[in-house]
Amino acid sequence: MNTLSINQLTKSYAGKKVIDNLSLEVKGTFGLLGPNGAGKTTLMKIIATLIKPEQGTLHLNDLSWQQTDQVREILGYLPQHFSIYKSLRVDEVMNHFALLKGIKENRETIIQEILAAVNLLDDRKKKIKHLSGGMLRRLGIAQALLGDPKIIVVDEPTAGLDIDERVRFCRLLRKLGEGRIILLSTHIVEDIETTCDYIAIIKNGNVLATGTKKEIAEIVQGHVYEKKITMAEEMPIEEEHIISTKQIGDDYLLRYFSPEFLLGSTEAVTNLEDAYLCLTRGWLTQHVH
Ligand SMILES: Nc1ncnc2c1ncn2[C@@H]1O[C@H](COP(=O)(O)OP(=O)(O)OP(=O)(O)O)[C@@H](O)[C@H]1O
Repeated sequence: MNTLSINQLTKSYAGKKVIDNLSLEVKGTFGLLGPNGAGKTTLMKIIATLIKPEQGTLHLNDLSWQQTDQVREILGYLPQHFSIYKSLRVDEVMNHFALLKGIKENRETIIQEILAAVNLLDDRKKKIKHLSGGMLRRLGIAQALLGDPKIIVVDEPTAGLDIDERVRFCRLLRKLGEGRIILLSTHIVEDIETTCDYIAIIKNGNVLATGTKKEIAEIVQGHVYEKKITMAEEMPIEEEHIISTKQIGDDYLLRYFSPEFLLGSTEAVTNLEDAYLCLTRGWLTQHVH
């Protein structure tokens, strides 16, 4: 399996470390999960060779990120804000990006195949201004697929999409992840859960945890509990430690973080969202390597 090895990466803006000595092994369909300002976009821009780190190395097998031109040949990138001329048609946009990528032979066939893969073939004559948010995102992925890249980097691809489009887009990414690395960033836990096999939770430019969904969920096992309380009852725990509150008839089911068992509670089987909240809010500090 191809692995992108990131070692001791550091990047600062105005003297503040936005990426702080970060090391990570990226493989398969990989999700970067982190709150706003965690450094996800900066890390993705470094991987996409758009900005240079002050320190650290990146490698895919023998290929070092210092060989920028070679890296760009095997990389597709969908930036957070993908925008293009609104009056161009889908096929014209693809043709434009294909020329930029230096694709000369079989250009039309390649474009048709990619548009079919992202389910935009029937819409190829449509103008950009007539595409829905989901279609525009699929076109963004289509241009990233040109040149059959080994790595595709997608920054917050589901932001602003409705639920149906989000689900469809996540399914597409999963399909495209067969045989290549797909790195996607989001702060929507559910998108990562449905799309990715491997995950890293990042905050303040650091990796708080990395592993499979199951491995990450297990980090907080034994620290998450559920307790039913009536509406009249006072909160038995500090409100800031509540993960969720569900109303069941006249009662509430609290799901909460606690370092220890609270009388009348049940230990919950933990999930990725529990781990994300416990780690990013600093309730629990643990690294998985
Ligand atoms: N060009 C820049 N100049 C100065 N500061 C920057 C620049 N780019 C990013 N930052 C800062 O670096 C930090 C990390 O930003 P980054 O966009 O990488 O985070 P993020 O995890 O992608 O967040 P979001 O989900 O909000 O996009 C933030 O504090 C941001 O303000």
